[in-house]
Amino acid sequence: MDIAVLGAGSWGTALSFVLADNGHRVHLWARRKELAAEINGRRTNERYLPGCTVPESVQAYTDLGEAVHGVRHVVLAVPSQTVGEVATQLNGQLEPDAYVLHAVKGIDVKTGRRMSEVILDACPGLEHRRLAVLSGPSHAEEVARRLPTTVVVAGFSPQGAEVWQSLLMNLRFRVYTHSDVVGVELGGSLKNIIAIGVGLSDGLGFGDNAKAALMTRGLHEIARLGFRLGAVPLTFAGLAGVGDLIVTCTSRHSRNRRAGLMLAEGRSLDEVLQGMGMVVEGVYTTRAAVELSEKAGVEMPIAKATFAVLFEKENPRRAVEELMGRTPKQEWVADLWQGPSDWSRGGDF
Ligand SMILES: NC(=O)C1=CN([C@@H]2O[C@H](COP(=O)(O)OP(=O)(O)OC[C@H]3O[C@@H](n4cnc5c(N)ncnc54)[C@H](O)[C@@H]3O)[C@@H](O)[C@H]2O)C=CC1
Ligand SMILES: O=C(CO)COP(=O)(O)O
Repeated sequence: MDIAVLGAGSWGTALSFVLADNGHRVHLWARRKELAAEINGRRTNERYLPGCTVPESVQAYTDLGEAVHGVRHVVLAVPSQTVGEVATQLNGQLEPDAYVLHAVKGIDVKTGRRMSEVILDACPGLEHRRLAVLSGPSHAEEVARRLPTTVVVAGFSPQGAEVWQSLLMNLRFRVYTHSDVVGVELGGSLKNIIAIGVGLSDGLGFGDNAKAALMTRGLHEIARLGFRLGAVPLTFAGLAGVGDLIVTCTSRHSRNRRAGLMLAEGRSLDEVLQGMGMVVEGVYTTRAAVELSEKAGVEMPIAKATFAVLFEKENPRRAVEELMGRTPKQEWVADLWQGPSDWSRGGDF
């Protein structure tokens, strides 16, 4: 089968390896001519996946229309803030019966929309049931080395998810389907904020107790905002929630965690972003999440502290003191002293 992958960065390239291993011909769209030439000529992508060989059945294109022409399965793997622009280019070029999978972990900063909302708005001809999202603990560097990885694909219809399960799944890449598009999109996006916080904490030498606290309380605030925005809370106990949170907060491959480490060394945000040379989604998502949480009336203390460090020159040590000095709380909404719990209370805890 011919499958188009839009985005020849780390993730688009690694996903094209999975598809190629499964016997598909991949049309990998790269924005830059030099990168397409490197992929087609030397069969490498040194900037994004150094040391890897691109399979022969992956062909790079620079013209998006050519990449998707006659193709019924399209994967979108570009940074979140460029999805609107790429989906707008895709609109009109997409085959009418095409299935689209996005593998993007972010929220549109200008509008607060999730990526499926951005894509559906830009491509009015694309039916909901033909769109799905892939997420879960999956660093490109490890997928490219064919190390065992599990992900979820959430669709608006069973077929919208199952079609991708059968195209992507192999003995190194296990795909579970899911029906909670909102939860899977939010889990994959919001964990990046916590990973920046963990990087800061590790960089300041705060230790393993602090890391566990950030991850656990971070998951708590992700689930509370997610629930308020329509997600199923248990989704956050799965691969797209705690699974991805664990890998992003602990892996040396995580760019979000590394960004936190670099900030803790006293580097400016601009320096960090330039030095990384790859997208650090959590920086944009922190801004989007703080705005969404304020609108929704959901308290997100870790996201707010991360926001203050990223954008308001807050000293990270002071941010931690503020988190530790918050008024005393109960851990969970379920207040067995008061009777049955009410998740929808949101509020402050
Ligand atoms: N790298 C990873 O391990 C994983 C990444 N993701 C997600 O995949 C998405 C893409 O990330 P990566 O591939 O890692 O980023 P990357 O920084 O490695 O590559 C981004 C690619 O997008 C291209 N690009 C930048 N601006 C563009 C524009 N305006 N139009 C078209 N292309 C543009 C760049 O040239 C580059 O090829 C992100 O949302 C990320 O969170 C998800 C799972 C794993
Ligand atoms: O989402 C990821 C792994 O699942 C990638 O995380 P980073 O963007 O922090 O590298």
